[in-house]
Amino acid sequence: MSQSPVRIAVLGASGRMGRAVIQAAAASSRARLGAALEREGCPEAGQDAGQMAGLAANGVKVLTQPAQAAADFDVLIDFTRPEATVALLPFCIEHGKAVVIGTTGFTEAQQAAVEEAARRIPVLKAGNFSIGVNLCLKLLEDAARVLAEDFDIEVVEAHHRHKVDAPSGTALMMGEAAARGAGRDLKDCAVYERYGHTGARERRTIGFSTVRGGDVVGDHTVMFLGEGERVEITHKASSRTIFAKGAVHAAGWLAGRPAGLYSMRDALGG
Ligand SMILES: NC(=O)C1=CN([C@@H]2O[C@H](COP(=O)(O)OP(=O)(O)OC[C@H]3O[C@@H](n4cnc5c(N)ncnc54)[C@H](O)[C@@H]3O)[C@@H](O)[C@H]2O)C=CC1
Ligand SMILES: O=C(O)C1=N[C@H](C(=O)O)C[C@H](O)C1
Repeated sequence: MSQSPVRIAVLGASGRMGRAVIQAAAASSRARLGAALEREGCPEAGQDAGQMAGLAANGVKVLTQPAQAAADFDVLIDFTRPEATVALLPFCIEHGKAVVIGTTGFTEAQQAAVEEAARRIPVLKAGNFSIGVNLCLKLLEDAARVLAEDFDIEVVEAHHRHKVDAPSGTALMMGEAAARGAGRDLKDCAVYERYGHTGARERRTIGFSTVRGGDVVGDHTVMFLGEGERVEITHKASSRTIFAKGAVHAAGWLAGRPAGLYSMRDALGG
């Protein structure tokens, strides 16, 4: 909507995704880094954000007090932890900031706080900003519509050893897409754990399996398992740049929109 580059702040600036967002903003003509925010006690506080992200100095200091940056950005991009996201929403409401949320692992209460904030400010929340994953979500809904009656649905994901939430936000979105296509509600049919004498698989469930280790950026496969055949839809990320570029695109799209809760599908044009 806005023609001049959108001014972004990144919350979680020194994290894996925060640094990738700083790099993506530097490479984009449609965005510019206005602020870099971190938690109190962060060792990178006070550093130049460009240098911290392995680029030339950009004059933006890593700050731990959002109020110090209130005049420097229009859209906040958040890659932190759900409690940090929720804690910053009142500030964003007070100062009329739009928010792009990439953080995953929200409880129902934390998700409700996001939805409440979206009544006052524009919020775009996505468990994955890559074009490939968002295409997979469409394919999954279609595949489930055709296959779900006769095929069992299982979601398998793998991530690096540092990831703290499971299943991944992407796996949950994929499960929701498959459930939608199958005409089910994921809340009623998800199976997140199996151990011991589980009994035979219940037909209409959607199962989730999690692998954690090494430096895996993010692999997701949804299996449709039938009698005599199996369909798999897989996405493998090999670089965080895809997420960061998507988040920066989402920020440009969100700037100037009315209050509401938006998805990456909205920002990608359906
Ligand atoms: N939606 C998407 O496309 C993607 C989402 N993610 C999600 O993004 C989140 C972050 O992932 P990573 O960057 O790998 O984690 P990370 O652990 O490398 O970085 C998190 C950063 O948040 C900071 N932080 C924590 N509490 C804070 C607070 N109260 N205020 C400000 N900063 C705070 C930490 O100091 C750290 O620098 C995770 O939830 C992950 O699942 C990750 C990749 C892509
Ligand atoms: O923590 C990560 O790294 C990732 N998190 C997101 C998720 O939970 O789905 C997206 C991506 O898979 C990487």
